[in-house]
Amino acid sequence: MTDTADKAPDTTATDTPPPQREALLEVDHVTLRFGGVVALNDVNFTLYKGEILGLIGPNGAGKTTCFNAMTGVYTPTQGEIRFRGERVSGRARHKITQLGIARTFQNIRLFPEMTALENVMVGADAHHKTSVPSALFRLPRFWKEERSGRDRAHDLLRFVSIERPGELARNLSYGEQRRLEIARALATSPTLLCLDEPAAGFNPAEKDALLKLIRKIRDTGVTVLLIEHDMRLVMGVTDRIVVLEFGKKIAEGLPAEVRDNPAVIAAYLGVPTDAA
Ligand SMILES: Nc1ncnc2c1ncn2[C@@H]1O[C@H](COP(=O)(O)OP(=O)(O)OP(=O)(O)O)[C@@H](O)[C@H]1O
Repeated sequence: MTDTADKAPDTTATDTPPPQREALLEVDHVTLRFGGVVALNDVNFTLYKGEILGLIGPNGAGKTTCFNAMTGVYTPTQGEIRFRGERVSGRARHKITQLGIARTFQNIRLFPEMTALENVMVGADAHHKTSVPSALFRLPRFWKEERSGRDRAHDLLRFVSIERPGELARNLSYGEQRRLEIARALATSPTLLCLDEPAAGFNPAEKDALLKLIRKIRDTGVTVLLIEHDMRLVMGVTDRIVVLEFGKKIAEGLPAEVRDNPAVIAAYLGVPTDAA
C-alpha cells in the first residue's frame, strides 16, 4: 500500500456505462422530514445491478439519510424504496440484510474486544438457519454452520488483506479496522454493499488500495453504492454519480459529466449556480 500514492487512479471504469441495465434498487420520489428539516426532498434515482454508483454532495446534503432509508433505519415520509422490485421502506433492518443489502458506517462500529475473525463471523450469522434448540444443544447443523462460517470469515479476511484473524479488533490499525468493517458487511453475502465514507482518515496509498478493493468487490458480482467526500476516489472508481444538495438531487451522470456540471461545481464551491 505504499508505492501508488502519487499515481492518478485508473479511470477506465468510468468510460463505459454498465452493459446491463437491470434495476437493483429504486429510490422512488423519496421525501424524508425530521420535524422542520427536509433531509430528502423528492429524491429519485435507480441503482443498476453490477455498477458502482457514487452518492455525493456537500455536508448535510442527505447522503447518510438516504443510506438510512435504504437500510431500514428511517421510513420515508413520502415515496418508497424498492430492492429487486420489493418494497424495503418500513421493513425491519435484519429483514433488509436478509434481502441482500449490507452497509458500513461513517464511524467504525466493530466489536473492539472480539477478534477480527469473530467480528466477521457475527456478520455471517445474518443468514444462519440454526434454530435456538440446535444452537443450545450443539446439534450437527450448528457445528456445520459454525465451521462454514469460520472458513468463509477466513476467506473474507484474506480478501480484504487482513493477515491477523486472531487479533482483537481494537489492536488492528485504523485502515485494517475499516477493511474489517467491509469484510463483516460482505459476510452477509449481500447483493448490494453500501459504503459510507470508507476512505475517511485514509492517506493516499490507503485510498488507492481501497479503490482496488472496491473494484474487486464489484468483480465478485456485488453492486456497490459509495458515499465519499474524496473526489479523486469517487471519480476514479464509480461508473455513475448522483449528487445531492440540501436534500435534493441536483445532478446524475457519468463522473466526467458530473465533474463538469455547473450546478455541482457551485454546490461544492458554495456559490450560486448562475455565478459559477
Ligand atoms: N435524526 C435526525 N434528526 C434530525 N435531523 C437530522 C437527522 N439526521 C439527519 N438530519 C438532518 O438531515 C440533513 C441531512 O443529513 P445527512 O447526515 O443525511 O447529510 P450527509 O449528506 O450525510 O452529510 P455529511 O456529509 O456531513 O455526513 C441535515 O440537515 C441533518 O442535520
